[in-house]
Amino acid sequence: MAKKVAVLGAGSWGSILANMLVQNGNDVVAWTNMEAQAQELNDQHTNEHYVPGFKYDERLVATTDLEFALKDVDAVLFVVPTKVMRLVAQQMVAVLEKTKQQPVIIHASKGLELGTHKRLSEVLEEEIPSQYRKAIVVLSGPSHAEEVAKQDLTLVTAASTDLASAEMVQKLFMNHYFRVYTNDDIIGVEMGAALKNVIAIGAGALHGLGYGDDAKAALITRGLAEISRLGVAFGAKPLTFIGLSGVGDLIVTATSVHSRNWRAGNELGQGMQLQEVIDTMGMVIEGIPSTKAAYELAQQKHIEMPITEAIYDVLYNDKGVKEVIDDLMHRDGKSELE
Ligand SMILES: NC(=O)C1=CN([C@@H]2O[C@H](COP(=O)(O)OP(=O)(O)OC[C@H]3O[C@@H](n4cnc5c(N)ncnc54)[C@H](OP(=O)(O)O)[C@@H]3O)[C@@H](O)[C@H]2O)C=CC1
Ligand SMILES: O=C(CO)COP(=O)(O)O
Repeated sequence: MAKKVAVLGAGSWGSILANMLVQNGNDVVAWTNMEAQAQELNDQHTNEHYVPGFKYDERLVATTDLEFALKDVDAVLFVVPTKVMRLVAQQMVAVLEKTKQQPVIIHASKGLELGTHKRLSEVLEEEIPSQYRKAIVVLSGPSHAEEVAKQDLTLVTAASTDLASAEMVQKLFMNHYFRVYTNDDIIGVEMGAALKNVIAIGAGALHGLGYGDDAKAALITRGLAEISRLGVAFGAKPLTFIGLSGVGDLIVTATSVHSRNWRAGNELGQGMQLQEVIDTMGMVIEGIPSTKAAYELAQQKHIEMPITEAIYDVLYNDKGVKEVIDDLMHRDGKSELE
């Protein structure tokens, strides 16, 4: 049955997911904080800054009016950057307090909140009182907006502690090119999603410096080992890290030119200054704040994360990429499965 869905955040991922939900037969309103962007989506059916050249379905409605977007919704999909997730949740709650709705809450963002180090479902759980929501479901996996826009084949995970809600989200998104699995390990899915961005910055940096495939495979493999270590320390299931939201997303983000995190790393490897990388990307690079959050969590829990520490030193301590690679290669020898 068709659902009414509000998509909060109309950047590259939010707008493409909104478009797909329309094409799946749902009634969808995309909410943005920019009037000009809403107008462009409604009038030209384009979103040139975020997905250049793409024509959106004419049935997709965009608005800056949150009350209008949330009217009678069955589900709300958050796709805003991590740093504004809490703020946008508060804005939504202010509306739901008046309308007394109780939608399913979905998020498709990937990060850990700076300062609190919280996963995004924890942020949403904290901000949205239970009377204004059903379950929280996380949609995550190897999925670049640019490829989903072209209806390339994409497989992701819908994670929730509530199986019925995960299955509702599975049905909502599935179609002939987008396949969704359910998973009850919300911790593992969110940790994998946030932490793969950190490793992707490293993979991009190796590429920028001219290293080859051996180095990239090594970084991905050892990166997965440390991501899993941290995730498991916070209650994730180890197997989740060899699933779509773990190694699947790590592979796509650490090898694809579509990835903003990979591209940021590549530019750093080529010698560009961090601020210039951020200023010229024009889209969110989640791995930068997530590196800080992951580094602090690892310190707190005494988890060994040498690659994350190295990337942290490049981003926050002004160390050179070559220097941290040299440090990593000169660590004491150890057993692979320690
Ligand atoms: N792009 C992709 O392929 C994928 C992205 N993701 C994840 O999805 C999340 C969003 O990424 P993506 O869409 O790529 O990011 P973009 O940078 O493309 O877009 C982010 C959007 O959020 C908007 N935004 C920022 N602050 C606010 C606010 N306070 N209120 C309302 N809207 C706001 C931005 O508007 P403004 O321009 O005004 O700042 C922009 O439209 C990230 O966590 C990312 O990791 C996950 C899978 C795939
Ligand atoms: O999460 C993504 C792919 O699954 C998108 O990665 P980037 O944010 O690095 O573009």
